[in-house]
Amino acid sequence: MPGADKKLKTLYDKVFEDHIVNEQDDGTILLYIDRHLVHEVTSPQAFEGLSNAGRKVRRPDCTLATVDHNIPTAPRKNFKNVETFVEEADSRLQCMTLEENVKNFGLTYFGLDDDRQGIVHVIGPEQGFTLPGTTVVCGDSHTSTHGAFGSLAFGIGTSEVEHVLATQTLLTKRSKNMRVQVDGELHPGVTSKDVVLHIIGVIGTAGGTGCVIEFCGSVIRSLTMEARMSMCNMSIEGGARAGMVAPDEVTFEYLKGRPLAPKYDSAEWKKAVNYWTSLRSDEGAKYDIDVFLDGKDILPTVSWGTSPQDVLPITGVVPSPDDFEDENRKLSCKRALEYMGLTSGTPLKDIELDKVFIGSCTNSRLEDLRAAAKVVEGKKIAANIKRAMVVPGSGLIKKQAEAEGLDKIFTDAGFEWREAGCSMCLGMNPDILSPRERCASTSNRNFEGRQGALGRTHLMAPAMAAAAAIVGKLTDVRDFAQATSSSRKAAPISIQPEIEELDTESDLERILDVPEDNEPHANTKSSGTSAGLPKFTTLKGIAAPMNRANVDTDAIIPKQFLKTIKRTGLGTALFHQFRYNSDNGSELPDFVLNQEPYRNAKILVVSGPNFGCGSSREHAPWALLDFGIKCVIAPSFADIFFNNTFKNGMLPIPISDEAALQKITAEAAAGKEIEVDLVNQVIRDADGNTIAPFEVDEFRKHCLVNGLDDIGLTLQMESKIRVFETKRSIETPWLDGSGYLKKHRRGNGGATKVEAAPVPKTNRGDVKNEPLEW
Ligand SMILES: CC(C)[C@H](C(=O)O)[C@@H](O)C(=O)O
Ligand code: SF4
Repeated sequence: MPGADKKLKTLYDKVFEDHIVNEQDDGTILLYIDRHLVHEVTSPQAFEGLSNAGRKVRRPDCTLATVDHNIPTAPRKNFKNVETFVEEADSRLQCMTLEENVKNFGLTYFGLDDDRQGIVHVIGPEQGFTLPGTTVVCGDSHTSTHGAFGSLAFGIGTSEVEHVLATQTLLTKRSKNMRVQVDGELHPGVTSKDVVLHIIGVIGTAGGTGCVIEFCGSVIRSLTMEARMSMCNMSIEGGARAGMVAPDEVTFEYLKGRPLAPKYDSAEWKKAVNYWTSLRSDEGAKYDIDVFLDGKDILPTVSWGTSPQDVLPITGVVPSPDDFEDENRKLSCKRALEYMGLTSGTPLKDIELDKVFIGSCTNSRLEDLRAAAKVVEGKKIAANIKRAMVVPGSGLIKKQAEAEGLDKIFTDAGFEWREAGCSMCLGMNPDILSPRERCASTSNRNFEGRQGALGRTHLMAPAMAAAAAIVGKLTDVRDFAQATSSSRKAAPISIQPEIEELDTESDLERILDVPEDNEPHANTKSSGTSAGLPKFTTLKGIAAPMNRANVDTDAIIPKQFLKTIKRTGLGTALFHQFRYNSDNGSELPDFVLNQEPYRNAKILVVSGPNFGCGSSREHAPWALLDFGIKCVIAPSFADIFFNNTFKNGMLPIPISDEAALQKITAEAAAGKEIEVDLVNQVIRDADGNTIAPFEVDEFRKHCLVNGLDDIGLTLQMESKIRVFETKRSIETPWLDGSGYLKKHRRGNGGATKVEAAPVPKTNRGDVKNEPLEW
C-alpha cells in the first residue's frame, strides 16, 4: 500500500512524539522534558539567569542535582562541608554555588556526604530517576547514556539548562533516525566498550550528526543495562545527539526496586511496563541511515590518536597518514601521531604506559569494576606504572564494591581506590596527567589535553585497562586467562505486561498532589518578555581561516576554564592549547589568532567538518564571543555546539559547497573583510560581491534578527504546557517525581520547603534501610 510506511514509527519517533507540547509550521517543536539532571559546572549561569528574571524552577520534582566534575576523589573520612573539603578555590566556588542554588530553588541534591552522590549519568539510572520512554536532559554531552533505557536523552548547553529549569521544555527540531544493528555474537573478552569504539571507528565522529542512533540486533539484546549504558554513553562521540535501546526484560529487571522507579509489582509498575513494552520500533520502520555490523568482526579495541574515531583492534599497528585517503584524515593523523609521540608501524601492544584510569560515566559501574578486578586479582601493577586509579561512579557502587572485596583486590595490586566523581576523565579536579604522560583510560574522550595539558590518552574497556596496568603496556586482555566478558546479561526474567486501571481514588489523590499547591512552580513573570539578546542582522569584519577538522570544544576552551560561574572573560583562553606554549605560556606565532589582522577577527572560517564536537560546554561559544567572533563558517557543525551558538546571539553557517567554502577561505587568508548578511542570507566579499548564499532555520533567524530570547517566547505557551502536564499526570503518573519531595516538605507556616540536603527517605522508606546491592 503506497504511503503505508509513513505510519511506521521508530523508537525515537514514538518517544519524541509523546512529548510534543507544540509544533510550529517550520517544524520547531516545544518538547516536554521529564527528567533534568544538574551538576555544578554547567548550571551556575543558568541559575543566575533564573534569579535575574525572577523565575522559579518549574518542576523541582523532576530535577536532581549533584556535584561530580570538580570534586576531589580523596577519602571523605574527615569531610565536613565543601567549603573546607574542596581545596581549589574555583572548584570550591562552583560546588558551593550549586549548594546555594539547590537551597534557594528547592531542589533534591546529593552532596558529598551522601552515598548516592556520584557522576550524574551513573546516579540517574541507579536511583530509577531515569525511566524508559522519558525525555532526559542535562547540561552535559554524555546524557546520551540514559538512552540505554529507551529514553530520549541528550546533552544541552547552559542556556538550555535555564530554559528547562524555567519551563520544563526545550525548543528543538526532529532528528534523523539512524540504526546501528550489531548481530551475531561477541568473542569472549569483547565488551560493549569495544563494540562502541568499533562503531565510532566505522561511522566516524561526525557519522551520527543530526541523528538519534537506535542500537539494536542480537549483540545489543544480549548486553546488560550497564553495558548498554556504556554504549549509549559514547553515541555523542559518534556525533549523534542521542543513542537509544528499546526497553526489554533486561531493562525492567534492572529497574525493579530502584528508589524512584514505580514500586515493583504495583498497579503503577504494571501500567508502566505495559507502556514501556510498546516502545519499540515498528517492523519495517524506515531509518535515514543504516549501519549493519557483525559481532564477530569486533576485537578488543583501543584508541591510538586524539579523536575517538582513531581506533584499532589491539592486534594492530600505529597507522600512517598514508593509510587515509581523505586529506583531512591524513592531516589529523599526522598531528595526532606527533601529539601522541607515536611512530607509524609500531605494534599497539608495544606502547608503554605511565598511568591507568578506571572510571568515568562510561565505565565506572559495578560490572566494570568487577571485570577489571578479575583481571588484576593476585597480580601487581607493572613497575613503570606511576599511578593506577579506580574511581567508582557513585558512592553506592563504591560501597557495594567494597562489600565484594574489590577494593582490596585493587589496592593489593597497587591501584588507588578513590571516592566517586569524574576525576581523571577530564581532570577538573586534582587527578590529571602530567605533560606527555601516557594513560590507559576507560573514559570516552582522547582529545588533546583532555586528561591534562599534553597528556596522552588511550581509550579502552575496563578489563583492557586493568590488563594494561599489569603489563605496563597496551595489552590484549584475551592473553589473560582469567579475563571474561562480564557484560553479558543474566537470563531474562519475564514480566507479565498485565494492565490494571489506575484511576483509583488514591492514585488520583497522588496525581493531584503534584504540584502540591497546584501552581507553586509556575513562573510568576511569564509575560514572555525577557532581557533579550543583541540583534544579529549583518556582520562585517576580518575572517580568520582555520584548517582543521573535528575541532572539539575541549580545544576551543579547555576544562581549567570551565570553573567560572560567569559567562564572560573567556576570550583570552580561547583555543588555549593551540594559542599558547604549554611549557611557558608564550604565544605560538603560527596560530592564526596570534597573527595580524586576525587578532581582531569577527568571523572564523573553518575548512574541516564537525566543528564544535565533544562536550556540551557553552563556554565554547562564550569564549569565541568574548574574543570577538560572532560567526563561524564551516562545512558542518556538531549538534550541541550549533545550538549553543544561537542561544548567544551568534550565527554558525554550515557551507557544504566546497567551491564556495574555498572562496570564503581565500578571502579570509588574504586578510580581507567579509560580510555576513543574515537578513538576505548571503556572504559577500569586502567589495560587496556575493560569494555564497546560505541556509538558516527560519525560527532561529527570526530570533537572531529580532534579538529574541527563547525563554520569554516559551513562557507564552504556559497554558499548553499545563495541559500537557495534566495529561502526563494521568497517563504516566509515575513521572511526577513526588517521591523525594513529599518527604521533604516542612509545615513551616504552610510554606513548602525543600531541603538541599541528603534526602532522608525514598519511595521505599528510610534510607538507612535502603539495600545497597540491587
Ligand atoms: C562539563 C561538561 C560540559 C562536559 C560535557 O558536556 O561533556 C564534561 O562532562 C565533559 O565530559 O567534557
Ligand atoms: S565524560 Fe567524564 S567529565 Fe564528562 S560527565 Fe562523564 S565522567 Fe564526567
